[in-house]
Amino acid sequence: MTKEDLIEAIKHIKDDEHGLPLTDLGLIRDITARPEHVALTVLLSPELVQKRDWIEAQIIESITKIGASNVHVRLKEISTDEKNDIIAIKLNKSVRRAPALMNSPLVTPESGVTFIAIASGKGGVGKSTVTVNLAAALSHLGKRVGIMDADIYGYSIPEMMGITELPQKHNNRIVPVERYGIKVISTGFFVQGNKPVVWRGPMLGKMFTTFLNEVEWGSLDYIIIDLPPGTGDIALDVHNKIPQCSEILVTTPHPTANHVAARAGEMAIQTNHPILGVIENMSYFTDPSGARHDLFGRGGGAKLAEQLQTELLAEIPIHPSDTGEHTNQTSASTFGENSEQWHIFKQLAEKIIDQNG
Ligand SMILES: Nc1ncnc2c1ncn2[C@@H]1O[C@H](COP(=O)(O)OP(=O)(O)OP(=O)(O)O)[C@@H](O)[C@H]1O
Repeated sequence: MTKEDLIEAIKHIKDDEHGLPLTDLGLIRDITARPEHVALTVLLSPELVQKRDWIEAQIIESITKIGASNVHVRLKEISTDEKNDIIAIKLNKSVRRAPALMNSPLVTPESGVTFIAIASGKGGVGKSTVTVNLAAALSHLGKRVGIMDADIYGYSIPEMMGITELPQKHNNRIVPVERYGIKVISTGFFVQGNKPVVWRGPMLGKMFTTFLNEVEWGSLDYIIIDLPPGTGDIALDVHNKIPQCSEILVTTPHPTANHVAARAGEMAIQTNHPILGVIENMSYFTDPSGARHDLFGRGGGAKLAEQLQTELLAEIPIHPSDTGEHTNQTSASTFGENSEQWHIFKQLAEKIIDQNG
């Protein structure tokens, strides 16, 4: 049974307002089609919430009819605004923006800013490392770059870039902290002390809107967004609020470690966001004799790229931390300028500039 079979089977379940299948409107996502297990998520706006039992029963019945025995339906409530944004993106219509966002010149096409979100399925695979080094490489090649650290659970960008100060306010606007010419805003700046944060949906949405509307970014060519791992609300928020944002997925070489990364990629596809490609991090380790060791397996990046029908952009080797050059003193990069890793990031930045200017 394929994903297409499942979509076909539930096509008759329509949204009353549009008269179109929920599948066509982007309201069904995270579809898993395995012989032993079928799962999917339905996004329910308030009027669909009233029909939740009917929708769930219809989906289970229709999928069971085509031969699945174990069907799991996840129901996720969304607001009417979120639903409208998702549908607008899916149907390729201009997105109706919440009034607050109309103030943000940053997200208009005229701003000239290219947005790239860095996503991963799970934490610790090197998402922040990719964010910082890609930003540093773009900046090194003469681009004006900003970083939005939206990783609410592991905001590590300030620490990675050696930033200890907080942003100042000027004319009631937040001025990003600048390091090596890169403008940085991080959730970490808005948290007191080092306490773990319990964020609720509205707080998260507010924070991201603040990043877009209340920060004085000035003129920029690129904004790199460090997303929290997984496919949570912030990722959806970024997809909805910045429709032109493209995505890079970071994964490790372990071939089975990336199904959540694949889901993150699926979300980008379903919301019509271009995926620039996959970066496989911690791909291998080269020992002093030049021999390559695949410490964490092999092929995960290529497999994910194939799954998402995109390109494997780069394989970043493991950097030995005892060379003393891990923290670069002359640029924001966390890798030394003679390192293989920094060379790969510069090549990647050149490629991105070729495509986007
Ligand atoms: N190629 C690499 N070589 C050596 N160390 C690396 C490499 N990539 C990442 N690391 C290290 O691995 C750790 C995790 O990386 P990083 O913080 O970038 O991951 P992350 O996916 O952003 O995690 P989180 O979501 O928890 O913030 C860091 O200590 C980082 O310095």
